[in-house]
Amino acid sequence: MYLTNEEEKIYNGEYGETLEMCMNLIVSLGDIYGAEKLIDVTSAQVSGVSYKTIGEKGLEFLRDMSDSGLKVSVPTTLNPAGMDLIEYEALKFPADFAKKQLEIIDYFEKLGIELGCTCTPYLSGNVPRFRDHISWAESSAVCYSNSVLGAYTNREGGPSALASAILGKTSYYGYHLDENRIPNFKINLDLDFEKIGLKCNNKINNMASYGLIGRYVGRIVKNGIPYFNFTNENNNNSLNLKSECLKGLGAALAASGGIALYHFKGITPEAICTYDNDVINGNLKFDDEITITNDMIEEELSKFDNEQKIDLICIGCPHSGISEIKTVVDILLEEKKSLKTDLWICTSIYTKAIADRMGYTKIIEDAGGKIVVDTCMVVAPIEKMGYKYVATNSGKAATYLPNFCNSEVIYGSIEELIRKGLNQ
Ligand SMILES: C[C@@](O)(CCOP(=O)(O)O)CC(=O)O
Ligand code: SF4
Repeated sequence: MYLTNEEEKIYNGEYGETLEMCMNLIVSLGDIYGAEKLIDVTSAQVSGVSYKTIGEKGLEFLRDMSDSGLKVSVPTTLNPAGMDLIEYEALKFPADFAKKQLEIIDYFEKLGIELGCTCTPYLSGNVPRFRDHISWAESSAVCYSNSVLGAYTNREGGPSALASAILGKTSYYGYHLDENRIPNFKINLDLDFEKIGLKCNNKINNMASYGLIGRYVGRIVKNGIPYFNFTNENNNNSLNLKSECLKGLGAALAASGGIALYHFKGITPEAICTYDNDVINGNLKFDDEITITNDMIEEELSKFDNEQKIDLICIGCPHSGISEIKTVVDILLEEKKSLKTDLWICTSIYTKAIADRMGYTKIIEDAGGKIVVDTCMVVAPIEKMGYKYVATNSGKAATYLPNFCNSEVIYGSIEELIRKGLNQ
């Protein structure tokens, strides 16, 4: 791979061992995937923050990194940690876990990373521009930034995103190259959304529908690049999809498959700028094509035991924006009852600040729920906190909860789950 003189010096250890290690990691990945050179990145997003997922080995790695005195050289944000960094005692996180988690956060702070621990940094200031090259690790955020924002990133791991953050560079391969971003799997959504067996209004614009689609399509497409289009004549207004649906779709695709990028006819920027015309004119040939019908989505939904009594309702995978919190609040105001289950709405401190100001936090807390920041139902040790039957509106959480937290999953829309929680 071509390296500039300066990059060569870093690679050869002239600026110390830690920088050398970062450069080695980035160059090795580039060598494996055939990169010609390094490119600058405009931001990084680092995963591997929860003590639950990185353990003692990860903590020691971060201690060594922060002891080097190096700092990140581009704006860098963090994935969720293993607990709410403010209310961890009230939420009854185990004390030994909390101690380790705070230590990890200190190391990230020393590295100069912004401490808003969230998997949706694009809702709170770390917002790449169209065609920015970035180095992001969280798979749902990778899918969102590549697909919805049109930025360019590979699916980094925690260490490679951190190395990129410090160097301000990544290797030029994979999704950084236009030729590797061409869709190869056509997905016709021939769905009559209103007939999907979820209980909510406007199912074509509800994140829970897209979690089911994402789980199903992810398994089939694996690590290809899907191109979605609505084909059912009932899907009028389908181009006004809420960003939370696109967020939920990408997260589920990335969790059940290895997808890092999707295109959506008439919706995502590269589809509109680059591919839609060629698809319409028949100039873009796909390797494969599948039509998604209601039966497939019902099959996906039938995998959950939705009659089960719920211990914990979790909203916010990926982290909630303010509109999802408002959906919860609207139901609580309408029903005027208290919750009979625990409720966590997982989000960032940024979004919670707005929820506080809008009075939403109080309404949720008065009903017995919590807005939980900095963490989520997957990377928090909920299995050690007595939660077994966990309800979610997220296709990604539904995919990960059984393995990460040993949970039994109940699946539904926000509307449906909150009503269940009020009435069970
Ligand atoms: C499951 C996930 O969203 C969170 C756990 O990852 P980590 O603790 O940030 O390594 C990671 C991912 O999907 O990239
Ligand atoms: S599991 Fe979901 S909520 Fe948790 S970090 Fe990943 S995307 Fe975010």
